[in-house]
Amino acid sequence: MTSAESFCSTSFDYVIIGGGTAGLALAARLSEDPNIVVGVLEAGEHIHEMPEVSVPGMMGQALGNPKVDWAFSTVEQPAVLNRKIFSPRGKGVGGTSALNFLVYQRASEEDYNAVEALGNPKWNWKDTFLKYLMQVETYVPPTDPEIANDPHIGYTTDYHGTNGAVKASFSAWFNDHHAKFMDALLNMGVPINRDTGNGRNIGASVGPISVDPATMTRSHAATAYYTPNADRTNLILLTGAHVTKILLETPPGEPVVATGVEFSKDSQKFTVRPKLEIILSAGTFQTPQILELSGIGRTDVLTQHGINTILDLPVGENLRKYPLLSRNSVTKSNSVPEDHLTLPFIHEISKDSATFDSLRDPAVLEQQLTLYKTEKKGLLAGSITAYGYLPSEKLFDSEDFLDLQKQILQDTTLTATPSLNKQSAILKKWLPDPNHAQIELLQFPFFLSFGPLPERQEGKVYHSIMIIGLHPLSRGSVHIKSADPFSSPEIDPRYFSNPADLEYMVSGVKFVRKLMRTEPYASAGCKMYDPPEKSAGTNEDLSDDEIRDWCRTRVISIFHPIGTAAMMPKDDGGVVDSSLKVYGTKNLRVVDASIIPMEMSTHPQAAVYAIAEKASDIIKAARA
Ligand SMILES: Cc1cc2nc3c(=O)[nH]c(=O)nc-3n(C[C@H](O)[C@H](O)[C@H](O)COP(=O)(O)OP(=O)(O)OC[C@H]3O[C@@H](n4cnc5c(N)ncnc54)[C@H](O)[C@@H]3O)c2cc1C
Repeated sequence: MTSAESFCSTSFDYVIIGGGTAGLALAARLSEDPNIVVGVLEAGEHIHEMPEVSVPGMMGQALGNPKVDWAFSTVEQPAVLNRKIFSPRGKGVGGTSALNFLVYQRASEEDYNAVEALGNPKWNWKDTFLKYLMQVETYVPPTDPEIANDPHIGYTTDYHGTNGAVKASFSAWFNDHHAKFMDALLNMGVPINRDTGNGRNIGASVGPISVDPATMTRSHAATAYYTPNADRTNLILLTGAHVTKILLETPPGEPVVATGVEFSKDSQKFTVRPKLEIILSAGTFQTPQILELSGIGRTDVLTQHGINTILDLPVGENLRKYPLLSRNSVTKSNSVPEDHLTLPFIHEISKDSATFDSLRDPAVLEQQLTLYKTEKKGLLAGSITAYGYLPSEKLFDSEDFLDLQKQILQDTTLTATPSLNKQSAILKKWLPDPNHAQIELLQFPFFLSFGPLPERQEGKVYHSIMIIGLHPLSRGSVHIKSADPFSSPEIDPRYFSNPADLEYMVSGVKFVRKLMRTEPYASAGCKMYDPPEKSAGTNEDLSDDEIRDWCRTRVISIFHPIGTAAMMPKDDGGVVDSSLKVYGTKNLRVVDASIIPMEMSTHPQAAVYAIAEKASDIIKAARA
């Protein structure tokens, strides 16, 4: 830790903006060379002791807490009844890795290969992602015989790392409905996949979590990459430092040079000027904000806020938000912000089932705290355990699927720009693929208590099955809404603006209904709570139109926004090239989730770490 004055007088080689998931991984790797000096500017603070962050069973409880969450919200979303949707983002050392739900999974090989197919040589499963995903992790299989012998869990050493910074292990507590969920999926013809780490993310699986099994606490960017290296004299982190702008110079006929970073700490303005590069790792919402504040973005957006355009690039935006663009702008406006959607399907379950909600009872909490502290076991050492990754064939009957496929194939908005065209070619190939998941189910052993939900009734016990749309076709935008660097960005994901996204969610709801009627779930006495039965006590389902209405009322984000500074060829609307450098600049890169050009079929944190590890090799090679 240091003062702002001393930070600014340090002769840095690199300054990284954002001490989050990617930023700290990159900082740790770059500072391995003692001759290289790395500075990190983080707007939030270093929170050392916060059980809501470190204790697995308390995950989600820090959401909305301004100490660790920017707690953004979207603008009104027209296709979902004009609702504004909560969009949390981690604030502080560790960023969103300190706030997330700990799911530590990998997508399918094809998802990673799609990054290369979109114009990024070598960014594929074999050459990049598998290598760096292994490099990031220390994978620890369960040792507790009861868990280790669970027929649903397995792993292949060939695909997992043993020496990485992030610990990937297994929940120490499995809820009463875990096995029912897995076996009901199996009985519905969804095969068990004992390890999704091998590039096959389909079927029913038990996923690892980002938890250090030695302490049974969250393993995140701060604990994995920063704390172990905090004594390096060449790695300097300044917290409470809100970056307001990157200073750019424009030598005639040459690429733009990033010469400094302006930031505010304790209401005072400072500037730091590194020797080599500036790297933006402020995340999917704030990386585009800082680029735009610095004069990199769409001219019409910047002009609206009185900012001079230095580089006209499609930062944080999407064609369909601006239907009246000139032809010239249309060809540039292909960047692809998008997000995974989710619906919590809540059931009332038997009163004697233990769920995370049991911790609301002070007596249970005290007993579980003792168990956690003394044996690292029990509810507080537990997490989400069970997943189902479903392809279209499990979600639709063949006639309905053909209709939907036809609708998607004929949708000209999906081919309106070069990047959308390339993306939709890939997405259309995956639609009928029995080995490619379109919907993820995730069993949450508690009443998922954010979003517009009905009252949780005291004395009743619930579990939630999250239905997640993995390959949304809707595209949105993130822009500054003011030239004030302290105002929140305008987030407009345009959820359900493509009607096919709604149809996939409806298919997910209907699938979960069938799942609950399949053994062994069927005999567990679970009652539909939300969505409700058609009329109380009938066990009769809502009609498709009623489910559509319910989806519009309930849909929220599962918080995986990407693509606001997409890595793609410039002519396709990319913001960074495949070395993560911002087009037209000499020494400005982006390293975070915003560069991922298309949503992958899983939760993104492992991929974000892998991107940061690869970025450090790219940056080291550029110096050599
Ligand atoms: C509630 C929630 C649950 C999630 N659950 C999972 C999960 O279970 N599994 C999974 O794989 N993924 C999950 N994710 C997503 C995943 O955690 C993120 O995609 C990933 O951590 C993003 O990393 P990043 O490096 O892009 O950004 P971040 O980790 O958010 O880092 C950005 C950093 O930049 C800082 N910053 C921003 N603006 C400024 C500024 N102006 N000046 C200085 N610093 C700034 C921020 O404070 C932050 O520390 C979840 C996300 C959320 C919000």
